[in-house]
Amino acid sequence: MDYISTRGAAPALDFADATLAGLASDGGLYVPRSWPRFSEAEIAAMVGLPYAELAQRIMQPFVGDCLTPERLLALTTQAYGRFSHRAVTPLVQLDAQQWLLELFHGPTLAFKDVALQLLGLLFEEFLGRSERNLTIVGATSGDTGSAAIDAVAGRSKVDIFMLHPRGRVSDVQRRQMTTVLAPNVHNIAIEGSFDDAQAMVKRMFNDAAMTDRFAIGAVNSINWARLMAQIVYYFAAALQLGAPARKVAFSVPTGNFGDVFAGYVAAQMGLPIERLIVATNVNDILHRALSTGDYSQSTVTPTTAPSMDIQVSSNFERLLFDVGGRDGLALAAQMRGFEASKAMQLTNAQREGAATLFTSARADADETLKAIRWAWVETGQVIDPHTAIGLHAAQTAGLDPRVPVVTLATAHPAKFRDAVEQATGVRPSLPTRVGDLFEREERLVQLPGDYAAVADYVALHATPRV
Ligand SMILES: Cc1ncc(COP(=O)(O)O)c(C=O)c1O
Ligand SMILES: N[C@@H](CCOP(=O)(O)O)C(=O)O
Repeated sequence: MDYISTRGAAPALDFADATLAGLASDGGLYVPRSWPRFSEAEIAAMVGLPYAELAQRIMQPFVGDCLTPERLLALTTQAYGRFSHRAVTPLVQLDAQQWLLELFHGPTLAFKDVALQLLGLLFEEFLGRSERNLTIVGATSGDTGSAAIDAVAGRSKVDIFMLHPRGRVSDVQRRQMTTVLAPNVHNIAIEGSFDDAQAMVKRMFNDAAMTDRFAIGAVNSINWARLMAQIVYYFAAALQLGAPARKVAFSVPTGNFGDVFAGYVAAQMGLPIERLIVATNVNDILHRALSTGDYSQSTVTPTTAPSMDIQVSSNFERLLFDVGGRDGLALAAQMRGFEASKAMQLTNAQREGAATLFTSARADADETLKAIRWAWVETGQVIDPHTAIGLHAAQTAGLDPRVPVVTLATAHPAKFRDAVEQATGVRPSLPTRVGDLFEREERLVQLPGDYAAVADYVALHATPRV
């Protein structure tokens, strides 16, 4: 399998090089040249597999000969061995139609661990084959940061620089990052929003002064390997609910469009998915784009679901590429227009292509609190605000009542204790694996929301490329 850029002008790479490259050199995102597809019989044969084996089976076509099946299985076994639930991503039934897919049983209590525990091992595997090292530069609205740091802290050939918007992540999220004191971990709080941080990261990939000196790498979902690992849990959930004989719908709390794009890929691979519901908070650029075709950026409003306070959604580009006819040069022009004017109109092909599988919905602050309260009062489940936005969308999507709807429970409620307490009166306690978080020492630097300041800091502290 080789990987091509959504903007059509970067060299095609194999899986290992695409994983280490992160973003393509033309500013685009890597996607597989074609979607591998499983037959109905092949999907039926996956029923009942342990998670690590299922993961190997789903990911092998993307990995190609960069890893043997035995080696990939060894890595998935190691990655998912750190999860605190035997099922890795267990399903919980809420009522006759609604289910939760709990994705927060990894070391940092959010769905990011599912991909990042594996990505840390993939970096080590591929870097170990040469003298190369990697300078990871990432942006986080709270969860990617801690999951990535946990995955690479202390690894010898990797430095990580993680930018988060100062004051816009929860206390638990911040401390999960800043209390990791390994020498290769650098936390940077910047003035501004997640979008500002993400724009700086992308700019660094295209800054020759930086890329000449440092091998810049990505842990955000611009890195294809992140999305690849997230495809697996769509299969895991649907197989338990009757796939391939029965269709399943998913409601996905969405910000950077990575998680829900993984669901789209699962559908391209043959998984029978009825609908993918894109659930946003009031930072609703994706809801507007999918419902009206207007993809225009507005200022970010802080909410109780801070990880989804995003208005420029990286992976939407992958969808536009795929449903718009895979014309990289045309998409590059469209994206340049968006970058210049902060607005673009989807083409008819893009709108119609997206509408075949995607529905969207938005939840405001009240609707989010109500969904948390509903889950608690009606089902006894304590859910976090991001999950609640997905649940609100699932309950209001008007789907056929015979189709099971799975809401992705993307974070543990203890990460957002204030909002959960406000809705339910219950203050979730921190799981024991992070229990002493508030006693640990923090280390971070604060920088202005200024690219030059961040680039200077990275240049001063990173290890030059070998
Ligand atoms: C808890 C949580 N839910 C949902 C999302 C949105 O996921 P995505 O950015 O893949 O759309 C994020 C951040 O990405 C998150 O941290
Ligand atoms: N919600 C994310 C934002 C970054 O998204 P990513 O999936 O592209 O890494 C976060 O928690 O940091």
